[in-house]
Amino acid sequence: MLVTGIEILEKAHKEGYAVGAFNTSNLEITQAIVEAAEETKSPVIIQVSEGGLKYAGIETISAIVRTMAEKASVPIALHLDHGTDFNTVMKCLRNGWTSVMMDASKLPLEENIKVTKTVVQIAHGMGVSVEAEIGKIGGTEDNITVDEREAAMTDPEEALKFAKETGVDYLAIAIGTAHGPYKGEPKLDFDRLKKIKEMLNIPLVLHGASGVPEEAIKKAVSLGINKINIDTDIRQAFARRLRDLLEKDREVYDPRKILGPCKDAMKEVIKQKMILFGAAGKA
Ligand SMILES: O=C(CO)COP(=O)(O)O
Ligand SMILES: O=C[C@H](O)COP(=O)(O)O
Ligand SMILES: [Zn+2]
Ligand SMILES: [Zn+2]
Repeated sequence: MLVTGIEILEKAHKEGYAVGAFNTSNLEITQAIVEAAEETKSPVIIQVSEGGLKYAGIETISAIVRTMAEKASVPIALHLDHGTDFNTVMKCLRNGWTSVMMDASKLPLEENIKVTKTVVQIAHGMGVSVEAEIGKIGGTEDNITVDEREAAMTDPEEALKFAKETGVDYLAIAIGTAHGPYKGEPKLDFDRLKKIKEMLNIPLVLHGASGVPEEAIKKAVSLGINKINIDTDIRQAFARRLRDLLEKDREVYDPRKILGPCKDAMKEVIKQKMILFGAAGKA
């Protein structure tokens, strides 16, 4: 069933587990996510980035995800990931999305508050939930120093002011993770996470969670992370299976015989994440 983001995350916040938010941009990734959720009885968030929207087309990807979500036996939210453009957020609302992220984290705090507050007012009027970001979650390829990474982390006082003034439903925080494949092992600032959760008491979001060791994920969930974003791990599972399959079978040419096994490889990774995050059996 298609539900709002807050319906899924309020329960996770109260019961102390995290729901996977997986990026899609086509049919097979969406199938992998929905099948994984049904097989593990997990609630799930299916999200599309601005790049994903450009690749698939908003009407097409909306129709694929909405149709599959409505038919599914588990709660599914359709979410815009890192909406940096106000008009894109509005387009998602018009296309029946049930959750949107307004990511104005690159702007100064007051401007981030202003635009997020406007999105919250409009989205809530339409029964849609909102995520925002405070602090800056970069990429592993950003090549920033330890000091710069530290400066980009979410300040708990600023996060509290932000949450109070915007009325945002769930908040993405920067505690040391980064988007893309890690070169070394990420170091998470758990004290910062604990403090933010105690002060805000709302669902919190961890971005850049691919490649983060299982123990660190478990600890982050125990300290109050309720939505965990995964994209890179799924992309890598897809590409690994595809390379392997084409190398082993030089004759295969039917896209279904190629993409079907790739979908299954993605599904396995997604199922493992759902179990690790504590979402399995919560649907
Ligand atoms: O945060 C993400 C999407 O918003 C995905 O992060 P990864 O690149 O670690 O999968
Ligand atoms: O946040 C980053 C997500 O992995 C989306 O990445 P993308 O912009 O390449 O679609
Ligand atoms: Zn961001
Ligand atoms: Zn992200």
